[in-house]
Amino acid sequence: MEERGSPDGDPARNLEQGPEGPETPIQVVLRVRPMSAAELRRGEQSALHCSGTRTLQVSPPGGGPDVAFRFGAVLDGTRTQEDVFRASGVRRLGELALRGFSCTVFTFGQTGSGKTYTLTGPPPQGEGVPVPPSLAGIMQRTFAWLLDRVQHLGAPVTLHASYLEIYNEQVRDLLSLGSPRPLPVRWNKTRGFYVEQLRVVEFGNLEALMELLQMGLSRRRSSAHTLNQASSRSHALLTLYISHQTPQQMPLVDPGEPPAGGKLCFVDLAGSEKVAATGSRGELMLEANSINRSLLALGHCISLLLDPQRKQSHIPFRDSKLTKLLADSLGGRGVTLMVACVSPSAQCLPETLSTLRYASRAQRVTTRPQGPKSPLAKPPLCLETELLQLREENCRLRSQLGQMDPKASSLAGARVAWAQRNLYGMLQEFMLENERLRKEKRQLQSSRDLARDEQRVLAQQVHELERRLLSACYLHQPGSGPAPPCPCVMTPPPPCHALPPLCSCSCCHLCPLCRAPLAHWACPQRELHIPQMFVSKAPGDVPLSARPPPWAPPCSPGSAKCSRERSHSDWTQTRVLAEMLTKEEVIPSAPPLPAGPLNTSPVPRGGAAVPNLARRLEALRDQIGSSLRRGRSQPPLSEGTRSPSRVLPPC
Ligand SMILES: Nc1ncnc2c1ncn2[C@@H]1O[C@H](COP(=O)(O)OP(=O)(O)OP(=O)(O)O)[C@@H](O)[C@H]1O
Repeated sequence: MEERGSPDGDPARNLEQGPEGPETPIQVVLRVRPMSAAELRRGEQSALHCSGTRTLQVSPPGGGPDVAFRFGAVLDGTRTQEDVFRASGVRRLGELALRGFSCTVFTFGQTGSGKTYTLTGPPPQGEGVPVPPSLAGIMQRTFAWLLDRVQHLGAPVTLHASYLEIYNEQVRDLLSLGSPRPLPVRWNKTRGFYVEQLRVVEFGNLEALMELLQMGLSRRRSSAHTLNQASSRSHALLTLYISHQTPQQMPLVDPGEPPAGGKLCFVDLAGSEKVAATGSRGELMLEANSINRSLLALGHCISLLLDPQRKQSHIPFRDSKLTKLLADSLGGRGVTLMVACVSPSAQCLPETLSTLRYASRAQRVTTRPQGPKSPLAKPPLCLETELLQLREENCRLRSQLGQMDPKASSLAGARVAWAQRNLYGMLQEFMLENERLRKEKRQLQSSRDLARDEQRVLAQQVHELERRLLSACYLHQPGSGPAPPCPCVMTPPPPCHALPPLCSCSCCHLCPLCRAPLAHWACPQRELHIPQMFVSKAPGDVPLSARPPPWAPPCSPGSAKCSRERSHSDWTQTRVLAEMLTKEEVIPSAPPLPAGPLNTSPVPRGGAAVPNLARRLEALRDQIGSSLRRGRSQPPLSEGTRSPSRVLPPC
């Protein structure tokens, strides 16, 4: 059994792809009408058998292998109009049209196969005899569904309709106010092919739309021939335009131009026919030829659309009015559903096979559905959902606002008060902290001053001890005679402040010129009198004489005012100290040093100089004690013993 391919699944499953989604194949549904009374009378056999819901088997009457065709859905003669409406997936197309897509449903098949019946139901049986609702076709059912859907959207939707036929290759307006006259088919970039001056009628309810449909059906050309007593002689296109704008919001358009939005177009093609079979003559034959030509052009376009390379180039949509008006549905941005109709009779098998092949090709044609571009033409379902959400949120916020308003205001007041309190608190904190810092600064300053005083006293002690040490060393040097005369007595007085201060002569304590008290470090010869052991131990290996007194202001870098070049005012600052040095005993007045080894880190409060001086003082005391002891016993000094006498030059 041969099987021709077709896409699987629901015919509308790929339709909802969103704006500019992937390529979507044309969906094809096959309907097999029941045997007509005439066919049954003639005793014709059925050549078609439905196998499942999607496969049709064709059994040639003369024998031979069965041929199977697979479509999105296959509906046999037992299926009702409602079954066809539901199974075709046309409601999905309606949804897409509501969301702004351009959708097309068209029927295709040989004459008398049931195309018009499928779309619009049977013709009225007489003047004023209504068609039973159960026989209503896809169009009426879709209209009813759509109007109901629009009513429940809760958003303004404006509906328009146009209805035209292509008869003998002329476009005629079936809703025109006067007698139908031929209308030109134009093309522009935005609209593609369109019918100029086509009447587009707004309708507000189902009844109005049904009236438009009946009006068009009644004006559509039909004739009787052998195969169909009410054969349509034209292709008919009824288009619904769905806009989510009120008429006031709609931008002005050219007369006849439909409003922007979704589209749902129903195309009832005239049936192909073999003139020989229908026995058409005259006008009927002309009509048949025109119908066949346009269907041939349609089939040619579909065949070319199947070729991906040709699809990119030229498709001869201009070959007929029908292909022009279906161009967008077949190869463009539309969503398309094809309902292929066939007769089950074996007598119609050649045309049936032609239709089946035609439909098989069509379902391999793809389009690229494109959603609305304008934000105004937003899909209604999104709008509906969004509107509902916004309303709910609005209600919720309103109720919350109503409940929370007094609380919110009191909360805001509390926050402001808290913030203010907090600011004041922060200010108070800062003020208190500043006060604390000021107090601490004062304490630190007084501590610093105290440390400086201690430094000063310690330095005095050191120098006094150095002096006493030097004297003791000199006096108790073994074999030393009487003390040498004071240089200041022996030599003429050098310029002011040049006298050595370390001799026992009282004049050494006063400047012989200005009579200002002198300190021993004022003597430029001092290095000659001080044991080098002390000098060399000075911090930084700087000669003691070269170092300024600890309380002296630091010598600024680059300044020429070094310790040897001090001005008179510098020396006068030492008056108090010089006086102190004249006393016999200097009692340390510094507070006790921190416990621990002498080489421990100095405490930060007094600076680094205080412990250094204390260490030096301690060392000096030791030196003085040992020197005095040696002087009393006068033992000979052993080699290598560090003695001031070894390094102290004679005065
Ligand atoms: N499914 C069906 N059930 C019952 N009767 C049907 C069915 N389909 C078609 N018919 C009847 O078959 C006849 C032909 O149908 P219809 O006019 O719809 O064919 P058609 O394809 O439109 O033909 P044409 O192309 O010539 O217009 C009509 O009398 C119609 O009532």
